[in-house]
Amino acid sequence: MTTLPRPSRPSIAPPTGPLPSLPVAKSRASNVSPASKTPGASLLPSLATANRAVSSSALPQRPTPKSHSGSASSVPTLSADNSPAGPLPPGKSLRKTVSIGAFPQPPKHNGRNASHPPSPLSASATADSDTLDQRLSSAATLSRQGSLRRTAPRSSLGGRNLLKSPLTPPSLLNGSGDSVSVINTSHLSLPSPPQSRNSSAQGSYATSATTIEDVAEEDSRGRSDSKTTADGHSNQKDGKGNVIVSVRIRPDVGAKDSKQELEWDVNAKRSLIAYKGREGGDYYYDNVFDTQDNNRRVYDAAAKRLVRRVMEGYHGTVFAYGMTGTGKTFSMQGTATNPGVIPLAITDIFSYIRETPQREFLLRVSYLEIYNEKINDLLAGPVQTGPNGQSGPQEEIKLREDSKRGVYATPLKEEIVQSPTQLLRVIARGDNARRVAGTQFNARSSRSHAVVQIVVESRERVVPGIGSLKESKRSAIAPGGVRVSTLSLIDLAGSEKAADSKERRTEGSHINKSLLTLGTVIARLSSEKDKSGSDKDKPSKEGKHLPYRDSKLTRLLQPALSGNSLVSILCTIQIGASGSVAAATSHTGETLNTLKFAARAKNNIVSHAKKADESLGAGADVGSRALLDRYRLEIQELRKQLEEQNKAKETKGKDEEEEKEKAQAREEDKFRHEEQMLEMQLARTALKERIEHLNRLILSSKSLGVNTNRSFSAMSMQHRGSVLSNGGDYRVPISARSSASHSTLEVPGQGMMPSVAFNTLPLEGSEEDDSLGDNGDGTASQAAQIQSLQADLADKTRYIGTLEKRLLQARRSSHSRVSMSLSQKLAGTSEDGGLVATIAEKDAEISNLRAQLEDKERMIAALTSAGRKRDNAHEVGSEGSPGSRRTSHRRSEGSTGSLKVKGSPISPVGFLSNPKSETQKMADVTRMLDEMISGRVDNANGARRSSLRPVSEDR
Ligand SMILES: Nc1ncnc2c1ncn2[C@@H]1O[C@H](COP(=O)(O)OP(=O)(O)OP(=O)(O)O)[C@@H](O)[C@H]1O
Repeated sequence: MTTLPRPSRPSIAPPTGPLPSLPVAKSRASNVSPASKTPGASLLPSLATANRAVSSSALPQRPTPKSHSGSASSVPTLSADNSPAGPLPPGKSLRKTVSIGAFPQPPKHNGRNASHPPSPLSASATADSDTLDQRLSSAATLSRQGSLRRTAPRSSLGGRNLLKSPLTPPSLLNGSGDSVSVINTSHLSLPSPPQSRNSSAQGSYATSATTIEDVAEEDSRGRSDSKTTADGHSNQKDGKGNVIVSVRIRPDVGAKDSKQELEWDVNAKRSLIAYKGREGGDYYYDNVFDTQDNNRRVYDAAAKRLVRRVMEGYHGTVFAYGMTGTGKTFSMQGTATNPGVIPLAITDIFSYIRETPQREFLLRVSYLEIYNEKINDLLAGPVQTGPNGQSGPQEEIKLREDSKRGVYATPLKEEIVQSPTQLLRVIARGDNARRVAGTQFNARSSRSHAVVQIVVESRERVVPGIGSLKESKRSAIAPGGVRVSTLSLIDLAGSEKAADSKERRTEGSHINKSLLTLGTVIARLSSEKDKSGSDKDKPSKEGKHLPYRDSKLTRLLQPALSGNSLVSILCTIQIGASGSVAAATSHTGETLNTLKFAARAKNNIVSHAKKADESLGAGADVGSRALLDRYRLEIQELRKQLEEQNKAKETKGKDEEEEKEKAQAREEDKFRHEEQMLEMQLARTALKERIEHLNRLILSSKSLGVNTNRSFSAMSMQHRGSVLSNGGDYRVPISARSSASHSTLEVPGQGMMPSVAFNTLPLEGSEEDDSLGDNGDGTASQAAQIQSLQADLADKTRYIGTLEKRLLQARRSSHSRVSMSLSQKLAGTSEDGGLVATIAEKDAEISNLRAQLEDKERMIAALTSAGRKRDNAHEVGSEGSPGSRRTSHRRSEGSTGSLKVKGSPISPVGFLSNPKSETQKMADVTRMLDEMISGRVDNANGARRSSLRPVSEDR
């Protein structure tokens, strides 16, 4: 067994386009005009080429007649009275066929698939527009009132009555069922030609989908032979409506006016095919489509309702059966301009989903072929086995049987699809993988049986967002469960008599064998009925007496043939055959076989199809059946995870926000802390300086000898030197250490202090200064010493005041910013506790110093007072002494000379030298000191102090 080459089939438009083309029927040589065909251009023998039928598009067309229906006047029409079937019989009206594409595109449905890219199929799918609805509503109303009856059929199969079977179930495919949505889509059938209203021998198959044109056509044709009741529904007393058998006749230009053509009589309106030759007879079916019927017409009449039923929960099987080259693939796949049953079914499936918002759906699709009795997965693609990526054989696909699911192939790739475009692409992919080859009768003959299976899962929609997640999760499973139904669309390989090559013969033998088995099974279905008496309408469940297992095809079709599925069989034939008489005879024989097969199928197959249960695990393939549930649960789980993630994100965001705020607060705290530290540092510095200064002051006070009895001269000299060294810069003349402190804590305006101090100083001693002046030995006069001391005092007082102010400021600032707790904390810590203690200590020291300063001031006052008294005494003495000037001079000299005295050159005794005796002088000084010590300060002292205070206070 060799693998067939896979010629490139006319492929479907690339998936990237917004308008994917419909699956294109196999491109055949016959699609071009016969004139263009040359034997060399094809692998086919010339005879085959000559025998090829041309497509409908290649058929000569006669001028378009005027439409009968006013409502359809704007619709393009195509006449067909040049049908190969010959001239129109009396009463047969002109048939109009309407291209769906000729209608204005209605607005898109607002349903779930509104976002899907437009599809060529959407013309029909979206034909439910208002415009179309309005245009058709009146006609639809009329159609429901119309009476479409047909004459009682005649049996042509050996007297077997094909019509009645009282025990057969009521039809689900002829409008007697509980369909709710088909009526709603009646407008979709606008293009249906008159023959679309059809009736079979077993009962009419008049749907609302066909009624619009039915009325018009009925009027024009004057048909009244339908068994359809006045309410528009067919009489169901024969109960065969679950199985629809239709016959489609392929146009064949070459056979026009041939003898074979004349032997046949096709009456589409009566769904009758009559053969007048040998073994002749009349064959009635549910539908007979003549050569002018397009695929839309075929779909509407033969498959539309079944597809809708599948969406409601029934299993449905549509298959095309017929001799090779008669139009099975053409009918199932169609072309871009004439889409077949498969694309139209896909459109309808999604239309139904749009129209059923109360349910949610999940669609899975698989595509297999049975080639030489082997099952291939057409969606699996080549299997890579070798290290270099060589493709190897697929895993063997076997048929398994399950009590509830029936017979199924496994393992088989299933693809979940969400849009018509996606579904069409998947099927197109399978088409491309299917085996085709040129045969005597078909340049691109299907060499395998191809089975598209669309599994429809549906369940009641759960409204999300109501109740808690847990509740909704529970409710997603609880009510009703998932309903699973399957639509099988099967394009069988064509039966053939002979083949040129061994390969074709091998294929042909397998094809023929499986088709033969199919015929046998169907024939035995009838035998079963006959044998089982009262149970005769019940097909064998075990398959014991039926050779289902003789071929994979029959095994796969077993559930449908045994009654679990709604069935629609489309048999294709070609009447007449140009060529040799033998070929024509052979052809006629094949056609008759097909017609007999169709008649048996219609008569024998009984469907007890029931709506699938809405329950979880209703089938063995629990995993698959629960797919919708599993997805819903997964979605809920993902939603939950998303919510949790969102919550976590929110929490994290909050945390981050808080952290940010905290960081900001920390930053502020840090800044505040730094500020506080700075202030503390400032306070500390001020404190240190104050301490240092106080230390200096203490030292200075000590140097005054008030407390320590040290001589004034040292202090005097120090200050004098300082003043002099400043050279007119009246900054506080203190030690380098103090100066350093001053550089830090310079007091504004202090430069004026000395001058103020000097200005405020009493000038009484100026003359004395002159007289006493510097002695040339560095010893200052008493007045100069007093002045120096006053300046020093003022300077220090000012400095202390400044320090105090600064300290106070620093304290206030510190107190205002640092909380009590911080203060406590500071007090609690050893370091800061020490600081506070130091401050307290220094405060005490300041008080001490104040007291000392006061003492100092008192001392100065005492000295001043003593000086005055001395001056007075001197003045009294000099008035009676003519050598006072001289004395003064001498005194000066003496003073100078006193510096040479060892022991105490800076003793106040030196300052108080006067013409008195040394003993008297000493007595005066002693008295003055006593007064000073005892605190007996005279009034002048108070005046002096008052003269000093403003200076110091002003600073
Ligand atoms: N009703 C029709 N109108 C116009 N052309 C048709 C019709 N039916 C079939 N054809 C043309 O006839 C040729 C053969 O049709 P198709 O391939 O569908 O036959 P088939 O039954 O599938 O054959 P096989 O069994 O060998 O695969 C195609 O070129 C197709 O376009």
